[in-house]
Amino acid sequence: MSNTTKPHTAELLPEVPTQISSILQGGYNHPLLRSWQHERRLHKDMFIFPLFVTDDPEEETPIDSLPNIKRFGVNKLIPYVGTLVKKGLRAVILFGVPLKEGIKDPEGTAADDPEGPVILAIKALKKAYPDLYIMCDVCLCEYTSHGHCGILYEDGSINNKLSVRRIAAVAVNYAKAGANSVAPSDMMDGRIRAIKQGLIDAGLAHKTFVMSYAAKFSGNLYGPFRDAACSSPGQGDRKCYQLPSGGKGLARRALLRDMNEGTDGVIVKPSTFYLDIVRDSAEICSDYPICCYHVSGEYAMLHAAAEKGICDLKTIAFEAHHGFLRAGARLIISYFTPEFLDWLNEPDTL
Ligand SMILES: NCc1[nH]cc(CCC(=O)O)c1CC(=O)O
Ligand SMILES: [Zn+2]
Ligand SMILES: [Zn+2]
Repeated sequence: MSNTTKPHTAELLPEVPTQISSILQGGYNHPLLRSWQHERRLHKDMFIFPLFVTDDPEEETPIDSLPNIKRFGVNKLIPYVGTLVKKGLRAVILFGVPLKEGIKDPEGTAADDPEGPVILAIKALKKAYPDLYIMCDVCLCEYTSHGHCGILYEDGSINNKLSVRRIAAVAVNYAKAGANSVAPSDMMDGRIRAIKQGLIDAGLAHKTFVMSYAAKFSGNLYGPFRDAACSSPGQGDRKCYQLPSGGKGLARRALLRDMNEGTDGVIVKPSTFYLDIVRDSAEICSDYPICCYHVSGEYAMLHAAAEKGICDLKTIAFEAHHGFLRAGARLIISYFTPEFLDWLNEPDTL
């Protein structure tokens, strides 16, 4: 008899003929309307620009696999960044690239060398551009002789306890030098807690933003970065600490882990192939700023495709970055930042 109590399907439908509700184009036939359809628009203050800083102050070297991106010594970095600050650049993330012979060791001592590229760059940038927000990638792989992101046991596996202690010390030293934010990219369990505690002990916790690379996947998209940073692991790979590409559940757990350890924001990396993870992070970390990292391989692929005539660079870059916002990102670490500082002044192509 349940049939009789159920309303007829027709009674549930709104009284609008389908021909009318199926007409959508009235809603996006004009560029202004198309912009109204964006929940979030790209804005200059969403962009964080990666900078590679070497220990030869006068260096300025293009990176073949990373179009338009150069490695800079600190003296060359300052005027270059100045041109971008004038165009509206708000934030950078620093990567140190020590090239001096014999400077790498098993503990990555060079990472927080007071005379090393990162600490010198933090101080010089702060002085030249006091309003520029300075983030530092915190990792050991650019500084260790074995090229891994932590300190190793003799059998080559990660010694978590020593790694975390060392990574926290580096983060605190960057903050002491004036970094506004530290972004640990090593993916070691426990490093966010250790960094937060280190910042508290140093009296810097109230003015340092901890931006964790919470969901960082291993894969094939970091090649050009490793050329730029000269940081390929000598032996083995990073699969024991970076997430496997199918690891959706692990990513969700890593996001929870880093929130529990006290992070202030989270990064998902890479972006294009991991938009479901960006979406998950927006739900799991709904009260935190979500950042996605459009990594070197993604950037290089778009350039390569545009060069082949497969797509238009500006259009595809907007399309990719709109995707990140749609998925839930609020911030984007992007090698396209200098281009967007120009493009966002131009009339909309929406
Ligand atoms: N831990 C170092 C680090 N931090 C950011 C990237 C990659 C960024 C990019 O490809 O643009 C890497 C490389 C890696 O993990 O091998
Ligand atoms: Zn690393
Ligand atoms: Zn490993």
